[in-house]
Amino acid sequence: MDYLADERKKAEFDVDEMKIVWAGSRHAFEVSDRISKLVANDPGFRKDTRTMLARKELFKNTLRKAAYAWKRIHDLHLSEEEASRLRFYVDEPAYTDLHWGMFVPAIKGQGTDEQQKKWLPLAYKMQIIGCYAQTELGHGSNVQGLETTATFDPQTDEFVIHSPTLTSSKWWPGGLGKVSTHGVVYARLIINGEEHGIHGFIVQLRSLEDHLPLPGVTVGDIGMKFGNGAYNTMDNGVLRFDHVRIPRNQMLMRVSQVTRDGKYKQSDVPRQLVYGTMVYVRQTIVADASCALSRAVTIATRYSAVRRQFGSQNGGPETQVIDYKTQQNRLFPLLASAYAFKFVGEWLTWLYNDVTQRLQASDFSTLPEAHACTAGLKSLTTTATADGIEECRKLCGGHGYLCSSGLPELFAVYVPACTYEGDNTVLLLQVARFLMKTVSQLGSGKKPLGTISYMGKIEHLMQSRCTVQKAEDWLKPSQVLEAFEARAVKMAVSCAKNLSKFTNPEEGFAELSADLVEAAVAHCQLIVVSKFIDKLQQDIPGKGVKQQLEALCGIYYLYLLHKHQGDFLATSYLTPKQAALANDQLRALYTKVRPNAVALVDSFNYTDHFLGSILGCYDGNVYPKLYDAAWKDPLNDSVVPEGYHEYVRPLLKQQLHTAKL
Ligand SMILES: CCCCCCCC/C=C\CCCCCCC/C=C/C(=O)SCCNC(=O)CCNC(=O)[C@H](O)C(C)(C)COP(=O)(O)OP(=O)(O)OC[C@H]1O[C@@H](n2cnc3c(N)ncnc32)[C@H](O)[C@@H]1OP(=O)(O)O
Ligand SMILES: Cc1cc2nc3c(=O)[nH]c(=O)nc-3n(C[C@H](O)[C@H](O)[C@H](O)COP(=O)(O)OP(=O)(O)OC[C@H]3O[C@@H](n4cnc5c(N)ncnc54)[C@H](O)[C@@H]3O)c2cc1C
Repeated sequence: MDYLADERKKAEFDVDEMKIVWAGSRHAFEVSDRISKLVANDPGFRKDTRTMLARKELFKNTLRKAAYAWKRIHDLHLSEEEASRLRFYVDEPAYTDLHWGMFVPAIKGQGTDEQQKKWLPLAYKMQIIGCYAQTELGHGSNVQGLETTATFDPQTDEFVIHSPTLTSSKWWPGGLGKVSTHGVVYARLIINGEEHGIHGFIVQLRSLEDHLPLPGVTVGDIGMKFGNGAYNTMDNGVLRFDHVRIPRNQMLMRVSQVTRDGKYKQSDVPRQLVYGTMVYVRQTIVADASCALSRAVTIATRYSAVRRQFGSQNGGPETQVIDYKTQQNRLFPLLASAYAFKFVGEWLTWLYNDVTQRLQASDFSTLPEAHACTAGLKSLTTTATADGIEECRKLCGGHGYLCSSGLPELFAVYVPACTYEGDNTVLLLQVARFLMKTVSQLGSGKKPLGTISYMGKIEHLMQSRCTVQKAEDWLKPSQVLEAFEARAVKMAVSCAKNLSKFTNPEEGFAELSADLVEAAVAHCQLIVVSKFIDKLQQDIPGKGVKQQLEALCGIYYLYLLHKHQGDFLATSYLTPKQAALANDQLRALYTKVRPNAVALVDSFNYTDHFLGSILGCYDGNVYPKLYDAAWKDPLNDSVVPEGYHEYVRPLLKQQLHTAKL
């Protein structure tokens, strides 16, 4: 029986068409749909006991699943796209994420043609397994501060890789702890006693015969991490080198080279390309944020439609909690954010491919913008997604705290995204640097392009005032864009003015960093809003689909406007009356979206297997499933628990004795 059938009947749009918009294309939808069902129907990919397994058992099971996934990919002759979808739907962090997601891209992006020819075929066949070994015990954010050394030995034409201090131990790389045979290791290059900064080196870590660490290599897992199951399926590792020798041609030499006679040569490409793998992964993390958030929102929306509390009249049913405005005000902005992040993720993938093509043609002009966008959007989307998953847990009341809701594990898996691939605050400071540079160049005749083109309208934006007179005026895209542009430009200019009061700019930057981070957030929010609005300019087929997306877009920007009202009012672009009208419009949009809420999350097309949540299951049959699941918990295997005779019974006896006294 479908307990959400009435909700589904209320939908005012074509759900099948929305599924295609969400997937990105009909082809992408068909691949995703087919592969997600293939995984869901295969008992080899079951994950329902994951949060109950001890670490060793959990990890072994992950190794089994990764090997099984590889076998299925081969047996079914899956394409690269299908294989990547399969890994996604298997939904278990594993060493393979780092192998495919960072080791291979690092060699592709930073290796010469010759190096790619040698190493990529081995990696593609998984005859070697690699990780990305950059972070150390003492330094993660400050990449220039890494201490591992790679000293060129001209006698033997080798680099000597060494960990000179405890803090130079590599610490965190995923897949390193127990599995990787190789790593792209980042180290400080030294030639003839002279330092040349951080470079990547391909280093073999374990024997391909017996998997033992090679001489001079000390390697292991760094231990249990936050949450049950969750990211503990990953072997994040520690690694030390004791004068390990590798051939000279294992330095990744696309950006700079070391010749046989020990000369250091820099190519004409910017040296920041050494950081290129991080830019690539940040872009994939943005593309992924909408998946994690939409998953939590699916659970919270379906459950909110099933759950009833209070409000029964004349013995009738109680109110569905989704009908409370407070619930809508917490849930619908997250639903809207999931769609917003999907579209900005699509755009960022386009930007990344564009900058990659330009780099190949030696056009480096858009690299700073690509860095700022990937860093800023990674920070914005992961912070909002991690907070959003936790909010969804609270939206599900007490039952959200059960592992069977799927939300605790989803949060525990997702929350490190705020830290890995760059701490979110550190990344926003990079965006702020980019903004301050842009403001300082405004008078120089250099026209700001792309996502900072609005800075070119600075004079207009500094003067202009909002013209909204009634709530519906907030539905005009041009009005909304101007509001977000005026806020972003005014916050950036205010920071720049304050910075100019300092004689030492670095000191000023440090002192004003909290304000700079807020200016960076305003800039990034403008990007997300403008890409959502751009999406709505496209031809979107399907009955009612565009109208629903317009409503969601409105909820996204009006919620931001309400939340950051202080910014908008402080920059004098808006009056308090206009801010109040924005809030009226926001409430009206909640009412418009309400009958479509369940259908809007159905449009994500997630299987029950992928959701892994009793509260979010498609049929909404929550209570019997919760009740049955409780009895399946291993603690209920016996009526009297293990330990009763040892620890509880003596206590009870003792209490009797004390009572007598
Ligand atoms: C139950 C299951 C649920 C499933 C849920 C699914 C969730 C999974 C999600 C997604 C899947 C993805 C899997 C990911 C796996 C994660 C693995 C993690 C890996 C890592 O963390 S690897 C290590 C990453 N480390 C970092 O990111 C370090 C951060 N630090 C830096 O990037 C830099 O050091 C810095 C940028 C902070 C500063 O560098 P530096 O001091 O050298 O630079 P500055 O002096 O500030 O700047 C110099 C100059 O360079 C420009 N610059 C800096 N960086 C870049 C860059 N990357 N590209 C281009 N340009 C760059 C900077 O702007 C300056 O320019 P100007 O001189 O000002 O012009
Ligand atoms: C689950 C997980 C997986 C990971 N996988 C990998 C991997 O595969 N390979 C790899 O190499 N690394 C990996 N990492 C490491 C990760 O990239 C780093 O932890 C991350 O870059 C943050 O660096 P940090 O730990 O040095 O934090 P720190 O920089 O020490 O941050 C601590 C605090 O200081 C603040 N801070 C730091 N610098 C500044 C500044 N300049 N201004 C203001 N505030 C500042 C930060 O905001 C933060 O609040 C992983 C980490 C995690 C958690």
